[in-house]
Amino acid sequence: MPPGLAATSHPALSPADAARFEAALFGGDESREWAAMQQAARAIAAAVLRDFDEIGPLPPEPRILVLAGKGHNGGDALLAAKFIHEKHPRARIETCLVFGERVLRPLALRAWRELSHAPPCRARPCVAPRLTDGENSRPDARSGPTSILPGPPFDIVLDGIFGFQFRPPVEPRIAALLARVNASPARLRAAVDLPSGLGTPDVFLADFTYATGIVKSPALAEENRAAVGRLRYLDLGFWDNTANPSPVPADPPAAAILTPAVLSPLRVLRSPLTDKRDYGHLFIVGGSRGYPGAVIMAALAALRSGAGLVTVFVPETMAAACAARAPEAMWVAWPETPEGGLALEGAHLFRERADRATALLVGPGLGREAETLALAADLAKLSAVPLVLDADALQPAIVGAGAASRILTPHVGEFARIAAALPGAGAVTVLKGPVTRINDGGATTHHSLFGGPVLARGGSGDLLAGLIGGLLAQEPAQPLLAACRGAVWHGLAADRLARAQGQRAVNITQLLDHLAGVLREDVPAAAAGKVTSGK
Ligand SMILES: NC(=O)C1=CN([C@@H]2O[C@H](COP(=O)(O)OP(=O)(O)OC[C@H]3O[C@@H](n4cnc5c(N)ncnc54)[C@H](O)[C@@H]3O)[C@@H](O)[C@H]2O)[C@@H](O)CC1
Ligand SMILES: Nc1ncnc2c1ncn2[C@@H]1O[C@H](COP(=O)(O)OP(=O)(O)O)[C@@H](O)[C@H]1O
Repeated sequence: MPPGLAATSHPALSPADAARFEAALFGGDESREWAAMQQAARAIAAAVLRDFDEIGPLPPEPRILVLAGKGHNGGDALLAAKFIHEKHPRARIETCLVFGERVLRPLALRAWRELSHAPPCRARPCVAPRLTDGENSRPDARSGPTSILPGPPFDIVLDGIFGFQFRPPVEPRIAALLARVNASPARLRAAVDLPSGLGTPDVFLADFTYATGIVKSPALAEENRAAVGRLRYLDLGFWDNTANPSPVPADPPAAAILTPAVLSPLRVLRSPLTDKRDYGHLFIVGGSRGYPGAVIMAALAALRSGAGLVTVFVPETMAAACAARAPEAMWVAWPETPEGGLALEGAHLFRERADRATALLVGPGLGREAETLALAADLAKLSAVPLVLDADALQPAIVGAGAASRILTPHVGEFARIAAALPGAGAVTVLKGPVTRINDGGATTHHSLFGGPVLARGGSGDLLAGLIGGLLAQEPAQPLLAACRGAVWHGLAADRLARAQGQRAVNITQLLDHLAGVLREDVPAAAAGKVTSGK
């Protein structure tokens, strides 16, 4: 693993390893645990309010439901509600202490007192409603607008019933409550650490899950995706304090979570003595009459990546329009097939210039004509510089061609197409989806949790490919790092776009205008005050 990645991606742990880790970290010291609970709760409150921006502003008197169990998960949720209340003093907070107040563990009780006594907080408790006959069955999740409590829909529901110490099953009374909450209208459903009841049918259905301190591996499992919603990792500094104990196995983790710090080297001042040739030269090959836009989007993203030079080879009838759209790139007009794809006869245009490239991206909008795909395979075979293969270039005969190192950027459908050819490709694979998984054949898969459904539109993959290509051109020897940085940068820019514009009424190229902002905002430091072992 490149050193830049080891420090900026944090292991995901099984619940048992996470419990051991936290026990060693806090050493049973309640004051340290309380400090960590406060830190986690502040981070949750800030993250929930930030994510709510994707919907719009909170109303003046937001209605918030907190579901709290007996333990730390409940304490985190109660304190998070208190911190939300500090920002929104007119919030109406309804608290459901699902097991009642008497059984709250010491820190959860302390959190409940802080919330309920916070002036002028209107937190009022309720216990999980008693079941009446016939309610013991599980209603279909989100099947109808049954409200758990009377009144208008909740703006925020915070689920803190069970955390990573949860052992199934969910008792029927809580299952019925969860089913009712799932079926009640709410604008943003937030699970603290893990959705309550995860792994059972009686699970809280979250829009966002906020993993505090450590991402627990069940949150990453494919089968839990619908309940987890969007997973946010709240880095509380557990991993960046060298004084912390390391009770976790020394082996490389199977899953690591990328943090925004992976972008830190992109924020440094550049040497005043440099010129454009010091920042890499990306060649892009793509475009067809059928898909003229994709290659333009890839080029636009590459131009924002910091690359010194970008040259794009496109079908000749497209070149002038492309140059008008992005004059910063050099557009080379390539002979076309009758159908408007890149023809084999243009290969000399590439060969004549090949020694100037530091990386090559092939695929966006390429189309799937046999001649064009044969050309793409030739280019992959010829290339002396690292490749990014995207979109239509993700074909078995292309991904394994040649010896240059390579990054493949498939979505699930493309992955299925090339899966059989992968073992021989020796590639970094960027498997795109709601969570993007990056692996270079090594033991660790890096996960980018950034981005969201604002990306679920044509063109977002083309932007990612251009960004990764531009980063690779600047550091050709580090394909894994380029892939991880590209995915994180793209995802963080998407999150900024969604917060600024919402998820719907956007063009995906607006993401480009948020790339600079990502690099210019503070790295969300492992937040206010680090949790230390005190050793
Ligand atoms: N404005 C443009 O010019 C755009 C051009 N595009 C180009 O369109 C061409 C075709 O790309 P497509 O990805 O649409 O190819 P396909 O739609 O042919 O996808 C290949 C396979 O993957 C499945 N699939 C598609 N999207 C998926 C997803 N997000 N997750 C899981 N499975 C998925 C499909 O059902 C199909 O089986 C490429 O050249 C691409 O660059 C797209 O990037 C969209 C925007
Ligand atoms: N629901 C989602 N949540 C997060 N990211 C998403 C979601 N849907 C799509 N994406 C991201 O958007 C990009 C889509 O790429 P791709 O499927 O190749 O689209 P296209 O080829 O149309 O540009 C990927 O980076 C993927 O991870």
